[in-house]
Amino acid sequence: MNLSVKDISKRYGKVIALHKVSLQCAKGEIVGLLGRNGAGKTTLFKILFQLVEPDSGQVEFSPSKHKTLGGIIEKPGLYGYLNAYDNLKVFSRMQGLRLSEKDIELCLQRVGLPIDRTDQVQNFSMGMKQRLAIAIALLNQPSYLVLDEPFSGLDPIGIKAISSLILDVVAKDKIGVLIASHLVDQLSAISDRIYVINNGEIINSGETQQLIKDHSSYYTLYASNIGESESLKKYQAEIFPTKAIIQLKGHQLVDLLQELQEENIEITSYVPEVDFEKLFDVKA
Ligand SMILES: Nc1ncnc2c1ncn2[C@@H]1O[C@H](COP(=O)(O)OP(=O)(O)OP(=O)(O)O)[C@@H](O)[C@H]1O
Repeated sequence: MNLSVKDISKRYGKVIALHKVSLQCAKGEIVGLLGRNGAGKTTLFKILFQLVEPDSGQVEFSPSKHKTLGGIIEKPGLYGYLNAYDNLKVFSRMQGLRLSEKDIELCLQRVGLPIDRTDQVQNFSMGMKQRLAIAIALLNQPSYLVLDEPFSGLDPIGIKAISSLILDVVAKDKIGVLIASHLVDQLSAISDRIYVINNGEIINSGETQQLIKDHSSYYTLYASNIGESESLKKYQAEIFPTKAIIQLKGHQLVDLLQELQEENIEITSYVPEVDFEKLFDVKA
């Protein structure tokens, strides 16, 4: 089962917001849409929700099913003066759902919100607002969840918590999730695949780890004795006792790992550092 965006284009006057954008998201998959401000992410999401009409192209669900999409666009639209319980009640009624008190409590528990918190949601932290918005987006049991900048305004712990929640929802409900963000580290930590959008065009895409590898020129290598390495001296590297930051071309990594192994330097992890210019370079 797939959500398919096919050749979507949209102009606002002279501004080309989207140009022939195509992407796919399968059920059970997390797909990232990485783009800077103004790249066209929100316009695409508005088109998915039929809030904006594209000039050309189609959105297809296969096989098609009624009410198949849930999500958050721009920022969580909550009633700030109501508590979490009443927000869920109002939004479920709007969708024609009649949920019992127990059902609503389960919705709150599902996203990790306390059921005994009765104050207005305007007092909530950004992370709690995001959780509530995700609970609302899941009310109609969508096949796909669309999240626009779910990490914005969150601290690192909040980002981790929302990421775990999204992973948990995907694992349990086998829904597909499409996440737009400008944060490459956060998006790559959670997405199976990533599309890079720039000035309304998809300029790069691929399986996350491969995309990062292909667009990394620096690697951080960790080993308890890496500072003793002789072979590292041939490379352009900043060497510390337990880590080294090294400029490498893709194929050099395998050679270096081999050389380090021969020196009895046991690498505990290596982390590719994405080269943003390369990732956003259309000619790359
Ligand atoms: N209603 C509109 N009228 C005119 N131009 C618009 C409209 N909506 C968006 N645009 C323009 O279309 C382009 C894409 O905007 P969009 O909001 O989709 O990008 P975005 O990637 O979501 O960025 P951001 O994260 O800043 O919202 C931008 O140049 C924006 O100024």
